[in-house]
Amino acid sequence: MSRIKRSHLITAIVACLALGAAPFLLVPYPLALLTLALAYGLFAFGLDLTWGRTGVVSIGHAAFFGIGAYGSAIAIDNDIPMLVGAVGGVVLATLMAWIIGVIGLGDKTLPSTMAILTLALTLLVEQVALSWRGATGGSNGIFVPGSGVVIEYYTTALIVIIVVAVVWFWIIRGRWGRRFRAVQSNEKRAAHLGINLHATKTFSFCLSAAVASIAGATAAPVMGLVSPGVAGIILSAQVLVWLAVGGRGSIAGAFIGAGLVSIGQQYLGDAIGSWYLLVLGVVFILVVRFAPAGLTGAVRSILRRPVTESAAQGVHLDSATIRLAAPRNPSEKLVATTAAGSALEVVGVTKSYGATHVLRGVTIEVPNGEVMCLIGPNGAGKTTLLEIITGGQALNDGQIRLFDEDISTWSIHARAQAGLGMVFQIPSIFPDLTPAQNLQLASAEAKNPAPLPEVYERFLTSHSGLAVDLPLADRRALEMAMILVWNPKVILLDEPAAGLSHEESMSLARRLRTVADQTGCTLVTVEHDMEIVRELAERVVVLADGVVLVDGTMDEVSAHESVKHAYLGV
Ligand SMILES: Nc1ncnc2c1ncn2[C@@H]1O[C@H](COP(=O)(O)OP(=O)(O)OP(=O)(O)O)[C@@H](O)[C@H]1O
Repeated sequence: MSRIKRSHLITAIVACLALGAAPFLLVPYPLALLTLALAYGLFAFGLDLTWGRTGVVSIGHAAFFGIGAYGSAIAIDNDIPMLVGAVGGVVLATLMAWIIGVIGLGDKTLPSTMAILTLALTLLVEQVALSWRGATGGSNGIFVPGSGVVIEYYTTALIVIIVVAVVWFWIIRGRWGRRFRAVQSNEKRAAHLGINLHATKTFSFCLSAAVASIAGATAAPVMGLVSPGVAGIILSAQVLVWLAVGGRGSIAGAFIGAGLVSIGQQYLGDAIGSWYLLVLGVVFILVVRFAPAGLTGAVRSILRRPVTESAAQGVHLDSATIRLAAPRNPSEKLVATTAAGSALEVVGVTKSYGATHVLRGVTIEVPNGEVMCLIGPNGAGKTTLLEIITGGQALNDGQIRLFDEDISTWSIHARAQAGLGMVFQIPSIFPDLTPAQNLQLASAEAKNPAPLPEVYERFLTSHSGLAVDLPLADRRALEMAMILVWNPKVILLDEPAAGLSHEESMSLARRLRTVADQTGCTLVTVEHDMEIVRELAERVVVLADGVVLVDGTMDEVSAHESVKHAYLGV
């Protein structure tokens, strides 16, 4: 059994023993507090599913908790089985989360939109709870006459948590878990591997709302009274503090944070009244300043656990199972990708930033299987053009065609799924994963994973150390390896030799040449180093001042008078 599994198993056994012994060791009041802390822990874990896993901050998450709590309370108040009310609350909360996610998590939506929408939701639900007196009891709330037997509430809370945990482990061991991990680590790379950011974040937000409402439904009988505050802004702020204190991205962090702070604030509230909110605020500021990864993150870094144990953060990334095609005979070319015709066409593309006209009617056709270099002086618009091709920037006019299909309005992930790979000037990898895990994520998202060229095979067995700690040349090589196993038809490279020594650059150029020869992939490379261009390019396009100046072989281009003047500085 690996160390990661052993340590998780030991933690789980210790937690189960402690929780199993609690009813025998505690008198009813502390046991009720512990039950409430477990429900709050589940609530914080729900928030973690969106904030900790895909980076979506919800500042009104108590709305979902409140909907679950009111679901249970209204059902009991009307002699309907509590389970029916709880399920109704969970369905309603999930539906609302889906609507908010669809509106607020679009690729072109600002991150602040989600903050505003979730804030509005918590205010709205609290207001509805206040005003709809017939159902909610208004400001008095609803008294929830449960059995009064604390041990029953405690057992129910434990069973609910175990069921949620089992479902969660089942989800994260599959493709959604991998996608959450990819988005959490590097959104840009995730999108360029064809992962739909909107769908992934919306799914995590819906899961998060469902778990928060389950927590609310579980907490209702323990709280005894469900009033508008359970859906309000104060509880929404508190759960953010619990999770920040406990640490995001781990189940333990959510429960420890919620347990410590909620039980602490209960005793503190008895002692100093509502001043406890001030103490909570100070704790939050101190944690954000001195332990941004929360208590669990701090403990992990003190213990200095090997990165292979902590890097996956519970997501099943078993690099031993990297999906690769069988090694290809080096002399064999992919017939499918070397068919005649255009791989990529840029047709009359214009782009302006305000009064700055960056691209002014650029037209370039790249035949299938060609290696083309795009050169030009600084500020010519080369990077902008690559971003427009991949969907990172919108064009003002013109068209981008990939294998005869107009992709001008497609999102980044749709273009990636159509076969467009991108290598960035600053390597875009999953920094907090090992190199082998980087490859695992890339190959898992591939429609047809490709064999990895021999020069990159060392990464397959690179299980220790994080990708972020690799030297620049290795990070570039790793990014290229990820792109190659993912198997695009067209690869765009933005200054792939930037920051490399002369020898590293020349070796990179030879490697790219081999890759092009072996895979039949179309390569479009922005490059400044003329030696690399000469080694690599079958064709050179010179861009200057937003227009194509010359288009031809390296010899034709370097003989051109305007190129000598505009670019070679002659
Ligand atoms: N987001 C932006 N907002 C405003 N202007 C921009 C933006 N991005 C690029 N530009 C401008 O567009 C022009 C072209 O930039 P771009 O990075 O595409 O040039 P480049 O040919 O890649 O240059 P280099 O070789 O230096 O990387 C520059 O004048 C730049 O300042």
